[in-house]
Amino acid sequence: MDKLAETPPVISSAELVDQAVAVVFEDGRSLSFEDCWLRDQCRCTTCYNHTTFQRATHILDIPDSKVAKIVFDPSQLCLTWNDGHESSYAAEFLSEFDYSTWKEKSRLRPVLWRGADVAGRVARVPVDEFLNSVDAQKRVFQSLLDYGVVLFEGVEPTLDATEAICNGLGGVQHTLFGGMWRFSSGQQRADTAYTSLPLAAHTDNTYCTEAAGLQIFHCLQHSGGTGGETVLSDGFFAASQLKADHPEDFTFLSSFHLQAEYVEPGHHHAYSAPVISVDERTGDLKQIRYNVYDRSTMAFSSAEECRSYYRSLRSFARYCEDPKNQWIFKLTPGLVLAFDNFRVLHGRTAFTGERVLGGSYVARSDWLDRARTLKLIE
Ligand SMILES: C[N+](C)(C)CCCC[C@H](N)C(=O)O
Ligand SMILES: O=C(O)CCC(=O)C(=O)O
Repeated sequence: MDKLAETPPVISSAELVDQAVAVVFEDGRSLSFEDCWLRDQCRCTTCYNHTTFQRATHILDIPDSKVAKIVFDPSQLCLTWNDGHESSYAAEFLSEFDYSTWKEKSRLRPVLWRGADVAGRVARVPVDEFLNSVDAQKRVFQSLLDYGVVLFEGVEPTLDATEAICNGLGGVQHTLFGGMWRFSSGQQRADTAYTSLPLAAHTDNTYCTEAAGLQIFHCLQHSGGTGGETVLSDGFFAASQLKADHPEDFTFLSSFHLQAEYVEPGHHHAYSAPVISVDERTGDLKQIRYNVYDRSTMAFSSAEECRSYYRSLRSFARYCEDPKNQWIFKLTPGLVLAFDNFRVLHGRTAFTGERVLGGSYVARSDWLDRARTLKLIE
């Protein structure tokens, strides 16, 4: 989100208080900066590499120095250290590290949704605009940040045209399925996705240490048959409802490490993690890892843990499977779907005929990198 035009912070006083410098701004805010933090933030050319934006000093080499002299004016604070080193700090820089606001800046602000009403809210962006316009790119990434879903229109029904979108979203993420993939019901891999069977809403890669960040689907072809509709539901909405209605199930799914696996000749991926990940600091939902098909067989520490596993999963699944919470629509050649695989559950209805889906994954770090570069997030 673009920073609103703000009046630059103005320093009205600065004094040494024990091992910290207390800075008061004209707007009344009073911030205290410990000397160890201030020395670490020195941006002189000895302490900081302004070409690589990296610190130039090892943390073990930062002197355990004390502030010997303080000079300030409305726009900056200047310190002389007891080893003679000199550091200066812009008022705007210091003001950014007001913990009460700093801790809020990195939080994402998803807009929860349920069912098809989200269809009119997600961005639908012509692919040519996405590939050539910063404003269109901002609309795409804002839709992903808000709803976890975005659609691209006017895409040539080829894997190459789809790849251009994947690269624009942050780059093709390689997994055991390759980079760009094209799949149909030919059972090329040991997975139900490679059949014409229905798939209940799920997130991919629950068996990987890190799940794919985005998943991109382009229905390149569907001929001689019916069905194959895409099912999407907001896993964060489901988790929020579960927390409100069945807090004990939410607590179990956000603490119990459920093991998932992917098995085929030459591969055996396995990983354990909570179905619902929560940020301990803020309580914000971070990730949904949910795929009822890829669950490993587990032993349990007690009958209670075993029964909680089944009760809680079923409780969560009812929200995911509730038609009121699902957006069901048909992907057609030229329409490309991208969604947040850390949040949005996807599935499909059974189908007949020849249906070919192309697409890829995009790593979470890579798409958030794009969103941050567009200044949509900190
Ligand atoms: C997307 N593509 C067809 C390549 C792979 C699908 C793998 C699905 C797997 N059961 C999972 O949930 O991760
Ligand atoms: O075939 C589809 O529409 C979706 C397949 C799927 O869920 C997956 O590949 O994870």
